[in-house]
Amino acid sequence: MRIGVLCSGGDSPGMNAAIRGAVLRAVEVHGFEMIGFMDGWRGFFAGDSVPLDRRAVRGISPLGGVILGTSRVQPFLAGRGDAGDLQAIRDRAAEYGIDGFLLIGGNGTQTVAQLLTAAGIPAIGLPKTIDNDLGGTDYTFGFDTAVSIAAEAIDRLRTTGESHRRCMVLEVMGRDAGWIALHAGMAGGAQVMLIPEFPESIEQISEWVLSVRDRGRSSLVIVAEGFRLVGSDEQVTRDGLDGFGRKRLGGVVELLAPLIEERTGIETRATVLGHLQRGGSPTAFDRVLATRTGIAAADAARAGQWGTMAGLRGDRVEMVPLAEAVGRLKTVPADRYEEVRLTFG
Ligand SMILES: Nc1ncnc2c1ncn2[C@@H]1O[C@H](COP(=O)(O)OP(=O)(O)O)[C@@H](O)[C@H]1O
Ligand SMILES: O=P(O)(O)OC[C@H]1O[C@](O)(COP(=O)(O)O)[C@@H](O)[C@@H]1O
Ligand SMILES: [Mg+2]
Repeated sequence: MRIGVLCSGGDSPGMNAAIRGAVLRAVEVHGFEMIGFMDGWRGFFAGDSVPLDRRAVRGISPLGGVILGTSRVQPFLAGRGDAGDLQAIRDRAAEYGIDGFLLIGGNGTQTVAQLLTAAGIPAIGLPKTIDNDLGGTDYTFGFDTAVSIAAEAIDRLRTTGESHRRCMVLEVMGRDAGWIALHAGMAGGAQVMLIPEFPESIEQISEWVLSVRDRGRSSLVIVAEGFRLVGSDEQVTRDGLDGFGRKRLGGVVELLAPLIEERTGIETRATVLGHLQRGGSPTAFDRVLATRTGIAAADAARAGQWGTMAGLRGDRVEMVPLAEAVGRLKTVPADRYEEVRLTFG
C-alpha cells in the first residue's frame, strides 16, 4: 500500500509528531510506502513531494511548525468539488500510485476528507487545530501548546499590570470557539474571559473590571479574537483575506481596551498574542496525542477504515466516522461558560 500525506489549514504544534507516528507505524510495522506533499494541496498538484521513511522523520517530534509545510490552497481546482474536480484528484493520485490519503487538518480539511471518501477517493483524517473546535475528538493536538503559551502570557502580563495598577487585556486566537481563552484564562486566573460564543456588553465588562479594582487588584481580561460585544453584528477583522478567502480576524482587543479605559477610568493596555501561540515546540501532551493519532491513522489505513478520523475519546484514540466530526464546530457549551462567568470580576 502507498499512502499520501498532506497538511491543510493553519499549522498546529504536534503536526510533526503526527507525521512521525504515522510513518513509523505504516512503514516500519505495516510495510507501506509513504509520500508527503509539500504545502498541502499545492504540492500535490505541483508534483512537489518527498518520500517519507524512518530517516525522513528522525527527531522531528519536538520541532515546531511542520516539515511538510501547510497551506489553505484549495483541493478543488475549479473550486466547486464537482465531478471534474474530483476526477483531477483521482487522476493525480493514480499518477503517484497512492491508494489513499492521510489528511492532517481541522474542520475544513476533514470536510474535504469526507467529500473525497464519499467520491471513492479513500481518506483518513488526523485532527489538528489550536482552536480545539473540531467535533469527534475530546482535544486536538496543538491546543495544549497554545493554552500553555497563552497562560504564560497571562502570568507575565499580570506582574507588569499589578505594578502599574492597570487593566491588562490579552487577545488570543479562536475564530468561532473560545476554548483557548477559556482554558488559558482558567489556568492564569483571568478575572474576565470573553469568547465568541457569548457576547457581553461593555457595561458588564466595565463593572467586572471595577469590582476587581475595588478589591485592590488589577484586572486581567482575556478575549478571543472572534468575540463580539452585545449588539455588534460583526467580528473585528484585519485587512486582507486568508488563503481560503475568509476575512482575517484580529484586533478586537484594540477596540475593547479604550472602551474599558473610558468607562472605568483605569489605565488599560492591549496585547495581541497572535502567532506566538502557534509557534515553537509542542508540549509533551501534544506530542503524545499527535503520535498516537498518527499510529491510529496508519492502523486504520491497514484495516481499510477510510472515511474515519483518529479522535481522542477519554484516554483512547479511536476511529470515528468523519460525518460525526465535521459539519458543526465544537464550541464552548453554556455550562462551561457559566462555570467561569459566575466568578468574573
Ligand atoms: N467545505 C469545503 N469544501 C472544499 N474545500 C474546503 C472546505 N472547507 C475547507 N476547505 C479547504 O480546506 C482548507 C483547510 O480548511 P481551513 O478551514 O482553512 O483549515 P482547517 O482544516 O484547519 O479547518 C481550506 O483552506 C480549503 O482549501
Ligand atoms: O493567520 P492565519 O494563518 O491565517 O490563521 C489564523 C487562524 O488560524 C487559527 O489559528 C487556526 O485555525 P484553523 O485550525 O481552522 O486553521 C485561528 O485561530 C485563526 O483565526
Ligand atoms: Mg477551520
